[in-house]
Amino acid sequence: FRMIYTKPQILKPSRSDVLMMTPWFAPIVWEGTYNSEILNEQFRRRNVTVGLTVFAIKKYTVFLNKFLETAETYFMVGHRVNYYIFTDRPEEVPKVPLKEGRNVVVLQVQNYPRWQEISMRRMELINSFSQQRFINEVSYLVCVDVDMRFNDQVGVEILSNLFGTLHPHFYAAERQSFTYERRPASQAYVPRDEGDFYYAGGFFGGTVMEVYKLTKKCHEAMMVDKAKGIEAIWQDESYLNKYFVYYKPTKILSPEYLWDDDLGRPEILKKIRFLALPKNHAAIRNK
Ligand SMILES: CC(=O)N[C@H]1[C@@H](OP(=O)(O)OP(=O)(O)OC[C@H]2O[C@@H](n3ccc(=O)[nH]c3=O)[C@H](O)[C@@H]2O)O[C@H](CO)[C@H](O)[C@@H]1O
Ligand SMILES: [Mn+2]
Repeated sequence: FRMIYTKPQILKPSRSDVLMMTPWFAPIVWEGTYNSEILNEQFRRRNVTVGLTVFAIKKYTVFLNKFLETAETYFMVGHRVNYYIFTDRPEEVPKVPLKEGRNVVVLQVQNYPRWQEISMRRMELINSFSQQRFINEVSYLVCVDVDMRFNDQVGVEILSNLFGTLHPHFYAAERQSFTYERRPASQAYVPRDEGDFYYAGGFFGGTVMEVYKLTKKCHEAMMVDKAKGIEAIWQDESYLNKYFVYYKPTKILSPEYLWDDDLGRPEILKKIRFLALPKNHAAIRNK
């Protein structure tokens, strides 16, 4: 067995235009900074299974077909994958042809009238299924929005104990302009002089144990706020951001992993791997 590739160069960093490491030594994943062959070999040896959780409640089932089709092309190619599809409309889950080692698991759940509540309740549901089921079936969970399509490789380079993704609107922004929850009465409150990055609600994950802990804390914080009649400014995303200030991710995904073409395509993006789909809010939300 041989592994042939160009050796790493200590005096020639692979990227000089972006931060590749946080001050707490978590890698930030950008194209050009890692070698997939090495990583694939390491994860294949462990025979890792990855769970991809996605919610398609009410009208959002329309997104499943493109989501699953593109995931079959780009998500964790060559590895074992379980798609966990949470839905209130199991009959609307499309039958997409799957490659070997990949399964769709449909989990029927209730819906809520408000889209904000649907988005937030993902924390509670991921938490309870982690304990009941995911812990026995997968090593890692990847938790994403459904109104998205894969557009390039998303592989094992993202996996780590706990990971979050830089929000495409704020990756270059100053702390003061992050849209953290700023009301001290909320459990999601982050003071103006704290916080590292602004993370997207639509792409986080880690080991089942770490995702269990994260979703438990976020759900509990939401319930404390709810009892006081408070809902954080960006719902689950606000609670996630609060969590990451105090429980720092061990890996961070660059905006390659969650992009929105409304922002154009800046030079630093060598790949666009996971892309927001335009959606007509009036036609799709609360339907
Ligand atoms: C890309 C990204 O970072 N998106 C985040 C952003 O909004 P978005 O505007 O992207 O929120 P969204 O409408 O996509 O809702 C979040 C997710 O909840 C699910 N859903 C929602 C409504 C519904 O009727 N049915 C349904 O299934 C679905 O999986 C959807 O992708 O902010 C939200 C909270 O405000 C969440 O933190 C999202 O993760
Ligand atoms: Mn979305």
